[in-house]
Amino acid sequence: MTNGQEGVHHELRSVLRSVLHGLQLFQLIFRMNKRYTLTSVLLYIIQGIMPVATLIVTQNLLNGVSMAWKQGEAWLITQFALFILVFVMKNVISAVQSYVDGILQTLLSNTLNIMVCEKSTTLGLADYENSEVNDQLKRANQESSYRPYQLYTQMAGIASSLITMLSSAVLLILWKWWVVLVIFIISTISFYSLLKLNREQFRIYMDRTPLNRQTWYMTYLLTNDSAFKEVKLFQLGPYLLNRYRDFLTSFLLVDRRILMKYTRIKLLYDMLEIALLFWLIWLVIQEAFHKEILIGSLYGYIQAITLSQSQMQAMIHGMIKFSQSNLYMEQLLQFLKVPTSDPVQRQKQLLTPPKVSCDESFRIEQISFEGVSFRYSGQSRDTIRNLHFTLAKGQTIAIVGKNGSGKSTLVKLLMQLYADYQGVIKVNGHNILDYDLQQIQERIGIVFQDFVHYEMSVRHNIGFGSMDKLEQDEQLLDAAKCAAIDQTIKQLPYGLDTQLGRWFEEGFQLSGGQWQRIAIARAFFRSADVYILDEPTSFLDPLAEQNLLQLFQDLMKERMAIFITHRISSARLADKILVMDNGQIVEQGTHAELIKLDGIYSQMYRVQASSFTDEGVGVEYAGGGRK
Ligand SMILES: Nc1ncnc2c1ncn2[C@@H]1O[C@H](COP(=O)(O)OP(=O)(O)OP(=O)(O)O)[C@@H](O)[C@H]1O
Repeated sequence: MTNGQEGVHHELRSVLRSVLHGLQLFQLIFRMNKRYTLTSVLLYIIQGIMPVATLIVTQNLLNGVSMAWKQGEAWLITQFALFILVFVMKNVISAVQSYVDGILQTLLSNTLNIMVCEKSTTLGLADYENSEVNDQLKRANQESSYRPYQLYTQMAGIASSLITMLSSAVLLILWKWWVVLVIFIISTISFYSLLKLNREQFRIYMDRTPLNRQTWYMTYLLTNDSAFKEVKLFQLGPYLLNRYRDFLTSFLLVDRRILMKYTRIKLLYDMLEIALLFWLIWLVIQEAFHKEILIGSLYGYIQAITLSQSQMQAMIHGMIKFSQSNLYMEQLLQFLKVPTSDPVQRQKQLLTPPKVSCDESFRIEQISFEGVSFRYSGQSRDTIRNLHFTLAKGQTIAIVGKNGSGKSTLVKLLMQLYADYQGVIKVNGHNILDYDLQQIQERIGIVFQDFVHYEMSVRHNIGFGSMDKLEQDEQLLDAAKCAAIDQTIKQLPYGLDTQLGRWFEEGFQLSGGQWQRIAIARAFFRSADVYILDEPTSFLDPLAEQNLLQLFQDLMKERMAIFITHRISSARLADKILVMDNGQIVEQGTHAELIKLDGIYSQMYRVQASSFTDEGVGVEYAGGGRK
C-alpha cells in the first residue's frame, strides 16, 4: 500500500471512529433526557428543511408576481401568506431551539463534570503521582464542560446541513444533475486536506498538555494566596511571569504556523469553489436571458447553487470540527476508562466478597508488617526494605529517622494507598488484603504530614473524620477537646459553624498550630482502633506538644497508635520506638533499651539534648526540626 493510500485509510478510519464516538455521545445525551434530546433533533431536522422551504416560497412568490395576470390575485395572496408563514416559523423554531439546546448544554456539562469528578475519586494515590494520568485528568477537567456539547451541536449541524444540501441538490438535479457532482468533488478534496491539517493540530495540542500544566502552575503560583508570601518576599513575580510569558509565546509561534497553513489551504479551495460558483450562476443567467426560465426560477436556481455550495462547505467544516472535537472526546472517554491503582477500588471492582468477613463488633487489635518492601514507580531502588514489626492493642509506636528514610511511606502502605508492595501486612493475624479494605480504613484515624486545610466550617473540618456524625455538636467538641482546640472554637464568632480560612466570606484564619489541632481533632472524631499521627506536633509549641501527647497516651489505653516524630522528647513516651534509616528499621525497642544500644537513636538523643546545654546551643539533629 502506498503512503497516499495509507493516509486515506487512516483518515477514513478516523472519520468512522468519530461517527462511532458521536453515536456513543448521542446515546449518553438521550439517556440523560429523552424529551429534550428528541425535541432538539426534531428542531435540527426542521432547521435543515427551512432554507429550501424559504427558497421555494420566495421563488413561487416572485413567479407569482410575474404571472399574476394569469393566475389571479387570490393565488398571489396565498403565495404571500406561505412566504410569511415560513419566515415566522423560522424565527419561532430558532427561539425554541436555543432554549432546548441551552438546557441540554447545561445538563450535559453537569453530567460529564460529575462523571470526571466521580472518576477522580476512584483513582489511587499512584495515579495522582503519574504525570500521564494527571495530564488526562487536566484535559478531561478543562474540556468536559464544553467539548461534548460542541460535538453534539456539530453533529446536529452536519445533519442539518446535509438535509439542506440534499433538498437544494434535488432542485439542482431537476435542472442539471452534473452540477451537484462537480460541487461534491471539489468539496471532498478540500475536506481531505483540511482533515490532515486538523490531525497535526491535535498532535500539537497533545504534546502541549504537560507544558500547559506547567503554564497553569505558573499562574497558580502568581495568583494563589498560599504562595503569595514567598512570591512577594523572594521577589519571584517577574521571574515566574517571564516563564509564563515564554510558554505563551512559544505556543503562539506554533499556533501561528499552523493557522497560516490552514489559511493557505482554505483560500486555495475557496477560490476554486467561487470560480465554479460564478460559472454556474452565469449558466442560469443565460437561461433567463433566453427566456427559458422565469425570474423566480432564476432566483431559485441561483439560491440552490449557493445553498448547495455553502451547505457543502458548512458540512466540511462541521466534519473537520467534529473530528477535532472527537479526538478530544476520545481522550475524555479514555480517561473515564483509566484503570484505578487504588487497592480499595480494585477490590470493589472484583466483586468477590472478602475472605475474612467482619461484623459490627470487628476491631483491629494487632497489626504486623512481615517482610514488607516497596518501590515507588519509576524509582530504581526500594524505598521500604524488608520491614518487620508488630503493634498490639494498648501500644504506642513512635517512628523516628532522618528525612527521606521512609516513615511516611510506611504509613501510606499501612493505609493501603499503594497496591504493589512485597511481603505481608497483617491485621489480627490475617493478611490485610483478605479484609474489606474500606472497612479497615474506616477503623483508622490519621493526621497526614500535609493535612488539608478545608476552606469550610469548623464543623466540616472536624466532622469529615466521621461524616455520619457531622451534626453531633457534643461529639465534635469532645474531639476538639482531645486536640485541645475546644476553647478556641468556643471563642469563634459562630462556634462550630465558623467558616475557616480566607478564601470565602467571613472566613476566620487560624494559626498553623491551630490548623494542626483541628486536623488532630478530625482524626480523633473517628471512633477508630488505630490512630496515626505523621509529625503531629510540628506546628505546636513544646508545652502544647507535651500536653497533647500526654492526652494521647491516656486515649490510647484501649487502642493503638503510631506517631512519626523528629523529637526524641515525644518519641520517648512511646511503648516502642522504631528507628528507620534508608528504608529499613535499623533499631527497635523502648527509649531505655535504645539508649543502652548506643546506636543511631542514642546519637539523635545526644544531639538533641546537647542543644539545651551550653556547649551544644544551636546544634540540631540533621533530620529534625520543624517542616
Ligand atoms: N510519591 C513518591 N514518588 C517517588 N518517590 C517518593 C514519593 N514519596 C516519597 N518518595 C521518596 O521516598 C523516600 C521516603 O520518603 P518518605 O516521605 O517516606 O520519607 P520520610 O521518612 O517520611 O521523610 P520526612 O522525615 O522528610 O517526612 C524519599 O527518598 C522520597 O524522595
